[in-house]
Amino acid sequence: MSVEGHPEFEKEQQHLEFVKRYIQAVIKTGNEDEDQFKANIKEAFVDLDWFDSSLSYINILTNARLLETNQKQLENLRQIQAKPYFAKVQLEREGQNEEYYISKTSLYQRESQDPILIDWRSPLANVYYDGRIGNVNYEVNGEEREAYLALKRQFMIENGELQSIRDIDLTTTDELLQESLEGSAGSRLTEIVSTIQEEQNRVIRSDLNKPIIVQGAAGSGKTTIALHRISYFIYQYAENFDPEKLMILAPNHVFLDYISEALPELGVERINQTTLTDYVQQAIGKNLTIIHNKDLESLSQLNDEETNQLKYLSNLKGSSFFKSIINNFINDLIPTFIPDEDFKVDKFKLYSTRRIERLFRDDYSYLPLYKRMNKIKNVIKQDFKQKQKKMTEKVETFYDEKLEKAIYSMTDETKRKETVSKLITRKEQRMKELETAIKGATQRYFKNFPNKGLMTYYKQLWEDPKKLALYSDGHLSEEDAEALAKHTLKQIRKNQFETEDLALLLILHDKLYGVEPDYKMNKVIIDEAQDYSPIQFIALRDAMDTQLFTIVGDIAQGIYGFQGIENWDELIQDILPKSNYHELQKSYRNTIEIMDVANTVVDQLAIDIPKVEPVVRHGKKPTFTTINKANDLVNPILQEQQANQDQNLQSFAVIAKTQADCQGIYYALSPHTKTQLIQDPNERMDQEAIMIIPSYLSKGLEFDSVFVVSINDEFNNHDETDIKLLYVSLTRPLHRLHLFAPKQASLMLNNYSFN
Ligand SMILES: Nc1ncnc2c1ncn2[C@@H]1O[C@H](COP(=O)(O)OP(=O)(O)OP(=O)(O)O)[C@@H](O)[C@H]1O
Repeated sequence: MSVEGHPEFEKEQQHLEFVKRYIQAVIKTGNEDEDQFKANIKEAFVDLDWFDSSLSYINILTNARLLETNQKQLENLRQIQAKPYFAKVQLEREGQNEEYYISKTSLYQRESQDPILIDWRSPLANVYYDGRIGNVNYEVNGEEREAYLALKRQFMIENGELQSIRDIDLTTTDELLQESLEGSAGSRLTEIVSTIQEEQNRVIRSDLNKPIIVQGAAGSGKTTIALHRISYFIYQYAENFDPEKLMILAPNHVFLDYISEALPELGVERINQTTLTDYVQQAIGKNLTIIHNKDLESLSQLNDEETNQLKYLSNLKGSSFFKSIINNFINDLIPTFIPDEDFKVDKFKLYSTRRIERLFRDDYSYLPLYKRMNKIKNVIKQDFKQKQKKMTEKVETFYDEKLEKAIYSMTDETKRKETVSKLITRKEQRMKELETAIKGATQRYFKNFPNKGLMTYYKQLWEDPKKLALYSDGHLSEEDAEALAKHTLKQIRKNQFETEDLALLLILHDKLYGVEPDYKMNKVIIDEAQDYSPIQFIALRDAMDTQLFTIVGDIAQGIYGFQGIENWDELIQDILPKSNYHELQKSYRNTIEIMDVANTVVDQLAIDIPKVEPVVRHGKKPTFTTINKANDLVNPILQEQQANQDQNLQSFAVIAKTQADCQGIYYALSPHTKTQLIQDPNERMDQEAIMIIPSYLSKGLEFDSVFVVSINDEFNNHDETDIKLLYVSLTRPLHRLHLFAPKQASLMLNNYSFN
């Protein structure tokens, strides 16, 4: 029921006034407290007695901590002042009625500690997202409770004023969701805490101690809920978790830019946000030249046979059996870490190679090769330090005993003198020899250990294709190994690397030198995960030393199919076997009309992908216009721009297949209006310009209005990549989709009726 005539509107209005006043009062006291904490700290500094200062230190620390907590709470309350809460639940339990108002933060009555607002991430708030009217279970302080959920109510509050109330029961649709989806996209992702849907809530709250894999249709909220899951995680583990140990991996910087705004809104700050390419380069401590020889631009320069060969090799190089290849390669390297000679100083044998080998293969086998070697070097150094004194003593004693014997047992004085003098000279000589032998002994011996860089080993891995095939335990034929090795070595010699090399370099680095703790994460979120190869998942899992991955993606949008994964099976069964798997089928982004066009295209894929169900939201029917050149687009674009402005729609993008196609459109359009050609995935989006963006870079983004353009029939190869690219492009708009091409068939919509 909405606001008109709602019997409880006035009551709710009064409650809102009460909450607003309470928040104001808390902010006022909080400000005073803040001044007090600051004054206390200042005072404690004055009292700081440099000799016995423990009390003042404790004072400073306590007040600093109180200040921080207080500031955080004040910040949260200031943020919600205009919209203190968005929903309430009413529970009947043991004859009592309990009401809870759900907000983005929590607030308790100072004296009674009764909740005034409960945080959306609290266990109790789960009832709102998950529970239907009727009996529900929920948790309070770890204790399971049962109650009757009598009411779920949504509030629209604008600038602190109650606009409307909706009670949700089994029959009403979620009007708040409808309204929220009708809004404009802006150019950034936002939080959706008031309209999280049941299937999404299950993903957000799925066991935090297990990996999770989410297959979700375009627009099903994968990115959004991955961010909400981080927020939920941070709320649950606020006390014991360092956000810097959390990492989001996104496909490029355009995408990172796009999600960055939602993070502070969700109370998520200071977490690492990067791309796989950047992460690997940092973790291995190398700046690499990465070539994108399999992006559309580059593939279009090749003939079919070359393209197929490149794709075939890329697929091989991304396979999980490369883990065994590297393991076997590493095992073969071990003998190079065992010196040929024992560690001898002067005439003393201090460390045998056998002992070193035992340390290497057994005692320190848990460490990367170079860490093992350094550990052994340290053991030898320490041991040697202790033995030096003994060695000197031994030589000294030996000569002293001889001298003593000569002095006391030789009767002939001349002979005695001669012998004693000889012995003294000999002793001095030996002592000097020993001293020289000791000096730099370890350094000399350590020269027997290897000292090579990652790239030398990486090259070595590819230099013997026969061994490569052998290392693969039957997964790689000699012929394929040969082709792969030839291809890779050619790049390495030019000092160039493909994205496929990244995972292998990371694994190799980890096994040789170990990934430094700064680059190990506790929790990792991967978006657009369909474009990762199995070996990339393995490399990240092992390098970061965690299984706690949140992996979201859509196989139907896997535009690098030959390099990414074809389905989630291997990931679920072998790579992260403890994971929970979820599917999201509903699309919240597109209208029914837009989804209908996109589904017509995705249906042409040979693989079986369930149809995307749009949330019931109608909009304008997409249009199709015949064009033959980029200039034909100018007028329609300018008209659309005006229409968007009139209707307060903010973001507008023109999507064509490749960069070259986009360039043509850009040249035609830029004299007439502000446009931005996105060429580089790391470019920042200008929020006021019309985006002209190649299809593969539009992945993950959304715009209010989209033109999908084909000028030269580019999408019309009907192969898997084209279908997916077109599907990605068609699913970007929230409200409006307009298609432009020489003919409908150019966009694989031969029989689609646009009337
Ligand atoms: N429960 C919800 N309430 C309101 N808006 C929602 C909800 N779920 C998703 N949305 C909106 O739907 C749009 C699509 O969400 P998002 O970009 O997270 O989807 P996605 O699955 O990552 O899409 P893609 O696969 O195309 O990248 C966003 O505008 C998001 O705010």
